[in-house]
Amino acid sequence: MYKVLVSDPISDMGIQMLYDATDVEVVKQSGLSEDELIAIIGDYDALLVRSQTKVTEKIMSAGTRLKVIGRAGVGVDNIDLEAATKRGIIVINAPDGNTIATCELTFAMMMSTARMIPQAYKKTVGGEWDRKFIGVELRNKTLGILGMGRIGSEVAKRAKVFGMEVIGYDPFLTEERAEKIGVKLGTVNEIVAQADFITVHTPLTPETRHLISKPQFDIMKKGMRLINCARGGIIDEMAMVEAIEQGIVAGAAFDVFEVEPPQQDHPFLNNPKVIVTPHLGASTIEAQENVAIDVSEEVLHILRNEPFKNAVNLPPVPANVLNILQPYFGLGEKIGSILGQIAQGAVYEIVVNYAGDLIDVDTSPLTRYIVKGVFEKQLEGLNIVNAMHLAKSRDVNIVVQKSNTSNSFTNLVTVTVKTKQEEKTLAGTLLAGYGERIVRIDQYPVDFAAEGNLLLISHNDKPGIIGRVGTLLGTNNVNIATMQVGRKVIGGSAIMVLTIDKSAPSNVLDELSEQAEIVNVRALTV
Ligand SMILES: NC(=O)C1=CN([C@@H]2O[C@H](COP(=O)(O)OP(=O)(O)OC[C@H]3O[C@@H](n4cnc5c(N)ncnc54)[C@H](O)[C@@H]3O)[C@@H](O)[C@H]2O)C=CC1
Ligand SMILES: O=C(O)C(=O)COP(=O)(O)O
Repeated sequence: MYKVLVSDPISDMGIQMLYDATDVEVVKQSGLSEDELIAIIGDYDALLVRSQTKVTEKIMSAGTRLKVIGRAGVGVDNIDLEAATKRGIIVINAPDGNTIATCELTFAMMMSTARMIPQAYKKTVGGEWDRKFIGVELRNKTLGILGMGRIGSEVAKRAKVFGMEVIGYDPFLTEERAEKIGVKLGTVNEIVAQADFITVHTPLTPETRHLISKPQFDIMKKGMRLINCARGGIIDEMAMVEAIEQGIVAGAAFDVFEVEPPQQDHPFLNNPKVIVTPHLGASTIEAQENVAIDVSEEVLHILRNEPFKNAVNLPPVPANVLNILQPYFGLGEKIGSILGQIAQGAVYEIVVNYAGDLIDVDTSPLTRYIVKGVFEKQLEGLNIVNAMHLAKSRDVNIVVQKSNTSNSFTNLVTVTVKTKQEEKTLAGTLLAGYGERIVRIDQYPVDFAAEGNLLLISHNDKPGIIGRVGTLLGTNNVNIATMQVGRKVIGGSAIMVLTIDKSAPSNVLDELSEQAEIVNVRALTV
């Protein structure tokens, strides 16, 4: 039974599939302190959070069963990603579910600051009939958008409909895409100097921290308005207070703060030019359901060892590349696993060679599966998130090559594992109609599906050996399911690959090894 802890308020409707899963137990407990979480996290396989829970390294160290942290939302700045990666904890988020909610809040904030709706409301409900709130129109104004990802692009679309001129900056925004969504490209400073409204939609990173600070306020148009529904800290709060005092900023709307919740004496809270909300960007019924559904689906896949989409602490794989690579993940892992079990000594280098169909795509996701396979029987807690990290931290050199020759296979994955004692090589392919096949062990051509208990027997190609092996296993009640012999030349060295129904006891392996003409016997499970 997998145990899932939900430590922030997450839509019940959205996580219904977790409640429904017969192999999952869900516990909801919001508002826990770090120490309280540390005390209980050791019982859980998955942790679901929004932005309140700060998932620190200490919490992860105590979470000895933790496989996955699911963020029901976009920003993962409340999760120590490096610590998660080191421990092989997969971090996933739900990047698409709250785009519209946050975009619409941004628009509401832009209109509210243009028309001073919260200020007028406050006076009206306080008994005053003050009609001096003279606002500005959005039409014919210039909107500057910093960060043109999902939310920024949606804001741009709506701004166009309102008759605004939109200029945007995003290091990944191409001219073609900008043109398609009707946005002019500009640098941060060009945008800052021209815009009547500026809205930020980047993550908070070392590069975006104080993206708008004193030097930018100094070149702004007087009377401009500023919106932050992304992350506190992208706009320098103290520099903005000064810019308001200088009449540069006529109004600002903030949903997020450098420290949340802000202290009662935070200068924004009593400033009539600044309107604030308590981090409500994603707070719509629809968005909360969407993100909770997305994250629950992924958490279930991960707990059940099924393929999942992109994890935050793994490089993203474009869908077209994933379509090509995914069928090879199992094969790659098996090749790695066999090599990891048969190679004697500490592995210092893994050489992966891709040939055929695989040479045109970025194969690094597949390499991760191979590396994971090599070490999976040796390193506890290893998974595809930390496989490369653990290999590199043990000074294992990983060499990836691509070649045009695939020995007439449509695709071929060849892996060599090197230790101080020996080098072992395995090649595998996906054969239409047959699936995963191992087609070479060292220099010997073979053809078998790597599954279950295997025996690899190196021997000299002499009459009678196969019979002796069969008899020895039979008398010890070890049933042979399949058998393959690979050799280069008649009478030379050869390899026998047997699939057996149960693992062979060690005395049987010893007896096999002692047979004349048998060089060595290696037993493994895949
Ligand atoms: N207020 C709230 O409740 C919510 C806030 N957010 C926040 O909104 C932000 C944007 O979310 P999405 O649009 O979904 O993310 P996204 O990943 O689709 O877009 C972010 C964009 O920022 C760009 N970017 C990164 N560094 C930049 C830089 N130095 N200058 C300009 N652009 C840069 C990226 O290239 C990317 O296109 C995130 O920080 C997210 O956490 C998201 C949802 C709700
Ligand atoms: O998705 C995001 O990045 C958000 O900031 C939303 O945060 P929340 O889930 O509402 O605490």
